[in-house]
Amino acid sequence: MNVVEFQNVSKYRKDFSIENLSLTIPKGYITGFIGPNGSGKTTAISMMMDILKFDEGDIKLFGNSHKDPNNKQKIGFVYDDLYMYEDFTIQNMKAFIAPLYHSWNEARFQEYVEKFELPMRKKIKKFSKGMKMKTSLLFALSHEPELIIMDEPTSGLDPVFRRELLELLQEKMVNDNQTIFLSSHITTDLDRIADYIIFINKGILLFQKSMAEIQEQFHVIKGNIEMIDDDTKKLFTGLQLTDIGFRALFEGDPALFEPFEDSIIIEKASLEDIMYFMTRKEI
Ligand SMILES: Nc1ncnc2c1ncn2[C@@H]1O[C@H](COP(=O)(O)OP(=O)(O)OP(=O)(O)O)[C@@H](O)[C@H]1O
Repeated sequence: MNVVEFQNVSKYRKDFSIENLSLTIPKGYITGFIGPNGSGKTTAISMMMDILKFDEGDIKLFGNSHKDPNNKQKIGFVYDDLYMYEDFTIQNMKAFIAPLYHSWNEARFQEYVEKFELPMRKKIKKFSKGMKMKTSLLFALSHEPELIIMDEPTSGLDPVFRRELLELLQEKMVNDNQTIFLSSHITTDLDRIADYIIFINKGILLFQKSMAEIQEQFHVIKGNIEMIDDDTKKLFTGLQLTDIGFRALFEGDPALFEPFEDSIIIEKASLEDIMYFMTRKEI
């Protein structure tokens, strides 16, 4: 079952468009959303959250219109920009936010305040970026949402809390069948926890695949530069030449390269490799 479905969604702006975007977020999994700066991730999330209008297509949340007012109850949205609440403390924010949610879980709220070591009575404007992210996460988790949407959640966090957060998310997925959608530039985080990846570039979907498919289908091939000619170039999705050799992304069955196995190295591609080769300019 899908919690979110985009069907041919287009949004036209003067100098940037999302075109014919179709994607799904499956229930009970962690889906990572990747793409270079300015590729349209935040725009897509804003359309999903009904903060931004689109021109064509359709978005469904929980099988209903994305405009259904009940959706807000079921979504925990995590972002580091708590500018609306700068003069508030966590205590004030709770008084304001908790009554908005039918499923507010006070015990869980207290548990996360302690776990994240957040001060209840300090003004949000005096928080560090990481503390703001933790605060956003605290409120999102405390109303027990069906879907957690996170825009760049790990970017401002120190490595220790980043890893703890990833573990927490994975735990919630495994134990509570939680659906999590997160955009991130830290692709190693997604290599570690994502079940599915949605990859966009310049407002267009490049692919939506499971991590198992990605690991099976994408490889980095390294070898001597003499192997590269007009015919071999066509085999690769992306190619990087240096003075002594080449690195290339290959999509398909790597058995094709078995005859050359003495002169090349074949490695599984990381998400960073895939992003690098699929979005860099042609050489
Ligand atoms: N309010 C706006 N009005 C006009 N253009 C905008 C607006 N917000 C964003 N854009 C443009 O839309 C494009 C996509 O931006 P978006 O923030 O969705 O990308 P992103 O993939 O989230 O990028 P990043 O990884 O850098 O956060 C960019 O070219 C940006 O300049």
